[in-house]
Amino acid sequence: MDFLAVQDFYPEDFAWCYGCGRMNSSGHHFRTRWNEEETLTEYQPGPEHMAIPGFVYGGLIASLFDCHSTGSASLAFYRQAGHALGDETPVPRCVTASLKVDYLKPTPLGPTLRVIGRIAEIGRKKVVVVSELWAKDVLCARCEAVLVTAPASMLQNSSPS
Ligand SMILES: CCCCCCCCCC(=O)SCCNC(=O)CCNC(=O)[C@H](O)C(C)(C)COP(=O)(O)OP(=O)(O)OC[C@H]1O[C@@H](n2cnc3c(N)ncnc32)[C@H](O)[C@@H]1OP(=O)(O)O
Repeated sequence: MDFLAVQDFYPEDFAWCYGCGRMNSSGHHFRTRWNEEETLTEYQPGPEHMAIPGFVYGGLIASLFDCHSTGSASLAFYRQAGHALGDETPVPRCVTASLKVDYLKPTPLGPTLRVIGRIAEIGRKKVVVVSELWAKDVLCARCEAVLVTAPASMLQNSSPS
């Protein structure tokens, strides 16, 4: 791997997410990292991610924002606690409470998509992440997401087997 992503450090039992779980062979394997004070997820859609010929399916864009935002929240909690990826301390696990996506321009199918996030708010168990999705130099979508520390009920029976 050319960089460390937060999803590389989710415990194996929690790495099955369809969007970002490295254990899920059918999933997208989105990977999120710090880029100085912003977070970054890059993804290359394939032809199967089409909406209308030439354009990316909006559900994929929402999925990308979803996992980018949970990953960003985990990164934010971890950095706030004084940790960096690679430390032995497990990364915090967050789930999506709210995801609001604005589709601003048709997203061309072809370029690598770049999602750039800003930690707008960080509390005891809640993070608000505001993100933009860019295709080359076109701002195609924007998202505001509320992420909350994963509840105990979601941390039981976490392995698919
Ligand atoms: C373990 C996972 C690791 C892998 C990561 C991959 C994740 C990929 C992304 C996903 O798809 S996650 C799956 C979709 N999400 C869910 O299934 C979550 C279902 N909802 C819940 O379990 C609970 O509603 C939730 C944990 C989100 C909140 O319940 P809590 O009882 O912990 O919330 P609480 O009432 O204590 O509120 C905490 C804060 O969040 C805020 N909040 C809660 N729900 C909200 C909401 N819906 N919208 C906006 N804000 C919300 C709430 O206002 C409050 O803000 P403040 O701290 O500022 O007071």
